[in-house]
Amino acid sequence: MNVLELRNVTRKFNDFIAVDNMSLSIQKGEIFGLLGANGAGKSTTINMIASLLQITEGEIEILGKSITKHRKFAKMNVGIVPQDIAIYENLTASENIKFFAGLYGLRGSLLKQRVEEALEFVGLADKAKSFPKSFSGGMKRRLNIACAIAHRPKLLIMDEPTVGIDPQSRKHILESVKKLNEIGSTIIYTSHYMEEVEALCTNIAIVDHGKIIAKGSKENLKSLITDVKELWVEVKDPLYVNCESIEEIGGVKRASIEGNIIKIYSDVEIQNLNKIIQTLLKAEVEISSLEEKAPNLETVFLTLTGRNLRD
Ligand SMILES: Nc1ncnc2c1ncn2[C@@H]1O[C@H](COP(=O)(O)OP(=O)(O)OP(=O)(O)O)[C@@H](O)[C@H]1O
Repeated sequence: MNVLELRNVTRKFNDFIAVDNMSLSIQKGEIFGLLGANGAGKSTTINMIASLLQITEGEIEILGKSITKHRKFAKMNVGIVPQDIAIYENLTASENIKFFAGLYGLRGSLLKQRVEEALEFVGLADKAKSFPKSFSGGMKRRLNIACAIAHRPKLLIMDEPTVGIDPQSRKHILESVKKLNEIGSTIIYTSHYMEEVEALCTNIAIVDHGKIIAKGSKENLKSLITDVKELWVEVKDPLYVNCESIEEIGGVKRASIEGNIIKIYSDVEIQNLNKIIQTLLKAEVEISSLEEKAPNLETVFLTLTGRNLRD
């Protein structure tokens, strides 16, 4: 049985369609990545799955049961780590977890035990009695995760859980996601960080304008774009680079600059390397190195949506 099933789900805000007739199945044991640019519809989708937002049309099932007909069952089996940290500053770490786990019906000694386990799990056991105001951003995130997992949901949704945190907390969170998955949680993970999705997720859906435009394993997705090659040109002084003039070269689909590197996406069939080099040299751009990259998820995303994830 699938842990999650979306059937033709649509969400409108007045006339605006944020999620457009989306269908999706997620099986037990997956870490499922939702990848999309700002405004693609990821949070709206996730919030409907977590029963925080009403569905306009269509149906969502958790473990085979409709979330609108079995509200309590859906709530008990889903945990969400929201994009914006949601914890109470005037409650201690342990009281915060107790409050959220209590909402799911946990009581007494079981509640106490689960609170301790959740604190231990996120590496905050020694901060049980501390108030979040003394916490770093990363520690608050970890507490937020503890609040979402104490009731042991079968499906855990994490909405960009590593945004704006220190590297140590980020590493801790990524390891926690893997560990939670190993001990039986199915996970939906959204992120702007392609490397995270590539490293963590078993399956990935690319969302654009409220629709899933591609889904599958990393390998499946990469095999979709056999017609594009990616060239990285490292230059000494990127100020002199004019991407528009590179885009005018035959076969070039897109050129952009990140730091000292010009990333050029181009038709595999067309030999244009000489022209690219000539164009740069003519503009007196000094080239430090050239490298053709194997297709990665970023290339897939860009090719399918025509935009960068962080546009
Ligand atoms: N309450 C709302 N009222 C009106 N429009 C909304 C509302 N919530 C979201 N939207 C719109 O729906 C679209 C999808 O938003 P959503 O937050 O789901 O995107 P997202 O993929 O999660 O983006 P981000 O990565 O920025 O969180 C956006 O255009 C957004 O402006």
